[in-house]
Amino acid sequence: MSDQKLPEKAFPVSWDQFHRDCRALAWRLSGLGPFEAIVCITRGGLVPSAIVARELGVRVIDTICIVSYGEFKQLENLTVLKDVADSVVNLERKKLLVVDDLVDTGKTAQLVRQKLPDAHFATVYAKPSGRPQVDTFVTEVSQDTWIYFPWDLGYSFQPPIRGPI
Ligand SMILES: O=P(O)(O)OC[C@H]1O[C@H](OP(=O)(O)OP(=O)(O)O)[C@H](O)[C@@H]1O
Ligand SMILES: Nc1nc2[nH]cnc2c(=O)[nH]1
Ligand SMILES: [Mg+2]
Repeated sequence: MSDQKLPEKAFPVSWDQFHRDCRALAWRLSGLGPFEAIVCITRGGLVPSAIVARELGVRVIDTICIVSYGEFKQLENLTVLKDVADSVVNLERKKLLVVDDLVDTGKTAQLVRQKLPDAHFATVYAKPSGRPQVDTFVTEVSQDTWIYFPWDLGYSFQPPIRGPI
């Protein structure tokens, strides 16, 4: 998404669908490992990392804590609140897996790639601008779409498509 435009379309994802999509990601990654450790990009990467780690039997999980968005808009500068541990950076040659929920512009992924150039980068969803930054993903979503994750959603009344009841 660009800084100026608000997303036009919505792609809401349920817990069931997200679990299925994360499992699909794990299936795709299962032939590419074994991976020694996962680096999870918080916070969006936390749930997919947990599911992928369970499926692939990875026990070493570190985080890189990055803030890049506020209220649907990318912030001027990405802020790294916590970096990858040196012990994990030193595993780099032994196949590191970086996991996030999505790539949008690709700026977050680019920053992590600079730190871990040899790691395999995986996301559940990818928008076209960020896609070149990702090695493995499950579903492509158009650039003008905002993805709503299950932890962002709740049940509410939906008016009928053709107008008021
Ligand atoms: O490809 P980009 O345009 O850089 O955007 C992708 C990043 O944006 C979101 O994180 P966000 O900073 O919103 O924080 P969160 O993970 O804590 O929700 C998402 O989880 C990715 O990490
Ligand atoms: N939840 C959510 N966060 C994002 N960060 C960048 N793009 C998106 C998106 O489409 N959905
Ligand atoms: Mg994130």
